[in-house]
Parts: sequence; structure tokens; C-alpha cells
Amino acid sequence: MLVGARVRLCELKATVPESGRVSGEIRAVAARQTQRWQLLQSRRVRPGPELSASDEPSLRPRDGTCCMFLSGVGQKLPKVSCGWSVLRPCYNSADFIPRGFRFIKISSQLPTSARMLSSSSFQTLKLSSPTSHVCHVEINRPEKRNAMNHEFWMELKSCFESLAQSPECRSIILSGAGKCFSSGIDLKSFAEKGASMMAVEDVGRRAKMMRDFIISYQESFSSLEKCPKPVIAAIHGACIGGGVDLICTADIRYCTQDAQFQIKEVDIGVAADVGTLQRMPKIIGSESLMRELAYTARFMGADEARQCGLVSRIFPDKDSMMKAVLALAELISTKSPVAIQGTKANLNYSRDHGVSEALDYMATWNMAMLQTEDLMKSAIAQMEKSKTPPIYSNL
Ligand SMILES: CC/C=C\C=C\CC(=O)SCCNC(=O)CCNC(=O)[C@H](O)C(C)(C)COP(=O)(O)OP(=O)(O)OC[C@H]1O[C@@H](n2cnc3c(N)ncnc32)[C@H](O)[C@@H]1OP(=O)(O)O
Repeated sequence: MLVGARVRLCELKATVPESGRVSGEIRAVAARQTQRWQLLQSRRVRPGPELSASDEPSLRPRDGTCCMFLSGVGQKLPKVSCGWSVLRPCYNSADFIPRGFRFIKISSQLPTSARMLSSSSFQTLKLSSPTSHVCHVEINRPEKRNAMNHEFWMELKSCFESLAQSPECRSIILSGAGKCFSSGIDLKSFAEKGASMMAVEDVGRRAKMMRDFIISYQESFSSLEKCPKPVIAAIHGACIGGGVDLICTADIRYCTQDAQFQIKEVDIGVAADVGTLQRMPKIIGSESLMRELAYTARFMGADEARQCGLVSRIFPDKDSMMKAVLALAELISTKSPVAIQGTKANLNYSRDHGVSEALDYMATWNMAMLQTEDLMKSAIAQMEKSKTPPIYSNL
């Protein structure tokens, strides 16, 4: 929201339950984008005349939150149309708070993730924001069946590191453009990289260079796992070699009926080295099947992938799958980001540690996170049997 932008406060809904605490939501329209504002702090109020919004909400310049002041109080508040207002910077918001209530800007239609990280930042990825808080990352080399060239590995890491830092992004969809999800590492790019490293004469230096190279590719894929937001992989057609390594870093995997998974590495003379051998046994649970797939490089179809737990749902085609992943990502994005990100961090931790160690980690995590405002908001919504989820602040 720009300082000085004209906004029309089009809807104010608030109720004062018996406890005397106000909960509510305010919507404003600015520059043809729907902006949502939510009550951040509530105060005890006296019964009185209808509540009306002050006509000059102020934007705090540092963090972009909006201070909105209410001049009256009341027991039950109808929808109120408030006309046009001008947002002004508020350098000392504390001056204003005692008289009313503070509102915080929750979201705009275009999340920061997508605004800041436009597709034009990347050669091999296409980014979009299907809804506020959901980001869609598409591997975008369809003419090469989304083969992973060096640029892709570098861009994927920088993309997910940025999304990790974007407060407005709450869930992420990963898919492939064109005929398939991915044909794995770009064999041409891989051969060129290999040749340039092999040209280094000293074995020690050559080995060090290769190690750094492998680690940099591992870190690229690990950026999905380290990203605190849940990642949903949507897989159609071929998912080969590096494609399998990549989907193993996702939180949830859906696929189409025509999906084919192949741990191809033994066929190109290498042991898979960017995550399949480490993550997939923990996903599918069968050591025997894991080894069979990795030693033979045979294709595994969608039904078998679901049976062994590699994917959780199968769809007849890409369109129906994308609708379902979008609905799933959207649903996740309506939940408390504190709760969702805490859940991901602790599921990851507990996968890699023993039960008692993971319980200890959980307790330490929640000794901070149980203090979140999201807990109270959620509890109130549950008690009030609210049909819509509470609106949570970005994290
Ligand atoms: C540190 C190391 C880190 C990671 C290591 C990972 C290991 C692996 O990923 S191993 C797996 C390597 N991948 C493959 O062996 C797959 C090769 N591709 C195929 O089998 C097929 O292309 C297909 C995916 C089954 C799709 O078949 P189709 O739809 O018939 O397309 P094509 O005509 O074969 O290909 C179109 C176009 O794409 C180019 N291409 C496809 N895959 C790759 C690839 N992996 N690397 C480079 N280029 C690829 C193919 O050459 C065609 O290009 P044109 O210029 O149009 O000829």
C-alpha cells in the first residue's frame, strides 16, 4: 500500500461478544486491489452508540502496518460504509493508540513473493501467485523436458530462499511446464561441467572442486526442505533422475495417472547423489522396494507410487491435479503461519532424530510459539464456531 494512496473503506464488520472484547475485520479498496485489514489489538469497550471508523487511517512507514482508529463503541456493529480516506504516514503511532483499536494490514491480492520475485528474475523458472499467499513455481524448460541445467540449480535455490523470506508467501506449488515434470539433470550441461572439472590437473584440487559442485546441487534441492513454507509437488509425465531427487524434498506429492518415476542414475553410471537415496527410503518405508528401484532404474507408475506412499493422490490429468493442488495450497495458506511453519520444522526434525530428542525440540520450539496471538485467535474462532477461519498476520 502506498503512503498517500486513497482508499475507500468499504466494509467494516465487528462484533462485541459478552466478554466485551472486539473482534472484527475491515476491508478497504485501493488501486483496484482488495486489501484486508484485521484487528490486531482489542480493548475492553463500553456499550454505546454504533462504532464508526475514523476517516484517516494511518500507515506506519516502517513495517507497512496500518493504524485504524475507531471513534465510537457499541455492542453489535453492522456493516458500515465509510467513504474515501487518505492514508498518511504515522511517525508516532503510539500517540494514537490509546483512543481506539489498532488494525494491521493482512494481505493484498498479489503477495510480496510474486511482486518481488517475478518470473523475469529467472530463465528456467516461471513464477505466479494464483491466490494471495500461494506461490506457484514452474520448472520452465518445456522444450528440453525441463532438464535441469546449471542455471536451473542456481535459480531454484535462490527462488526458494527468497520465498522462505517472503512473509506473504505461505504455501508453494512446484510443477513442470509442458509434457512432463522433469527429465532430470541436463545431460549436456552435466557433461560440460564434468569436462571442465576433469581438466584440473591435481587430483586433490579436482576432487575438492567436484565435492563443492555436488554440495552446491544438494543445497539447491535442500532449499525446498529448509523453506519453512509447505511445498506441494504436482507431477505429470516423466519424473526422472534429478526429478525424483527434487520431489523427495517436497512436503506433499500429487501426480497424474500418466506419471512415471525413474531413479535413472545407475544408467548414467553414477549413484544418485542429491537426495533420493537419503530421503526416499523414509518416504516410502520399504527398504526392499527402494533398493529394487535404485538398482534397476525401472519405471514406477502412478498406482505403484501411491501404493508405496511416494504420492498421496492421483488425478486423471494435469488440469484436475492443478485444481486440487491449488485448493490444497490455498487451504494451508488460511491456517496460522506460526502453526504451519512450526509443524513443518518439527516434522523435518523428527524425521531426522529420535523420539525423545524430537519431543525436546518440540517443547523448546513451542515455549516461544505458544505465545503467539494466533493461538488466541484460533481458540476464539473455535469457541464461536466461526464458519470462516481467523485472519492471521503474515510471518
Ligand atoms: C551432481 C549431479 C546431480 C544430479 C544428477 C542427476 C542424475 C539424473 O538426472 S539421471 C537422468 C538423466 N535424464 C535422462 O536420462 C532422461 C533423458 N530424456 C529422456 O529420456 C526423454 O527425453 C524423455 C524425458 C522420456 C522425454 O521424451 P520425449 O518427450 O520423446 O522428448 P525428447 O524428444 O526425448 O526430448 C526433447 C528435447 O529435450 C532434450 N532432453 C530431454 N531430456 C534431456 C536431458 N536430461 N538432458 C538434456 N536434454 C534433454 C532432448 O535432447 C530433446 O532436445 P532437442 O534439442 O529437441 O533434440
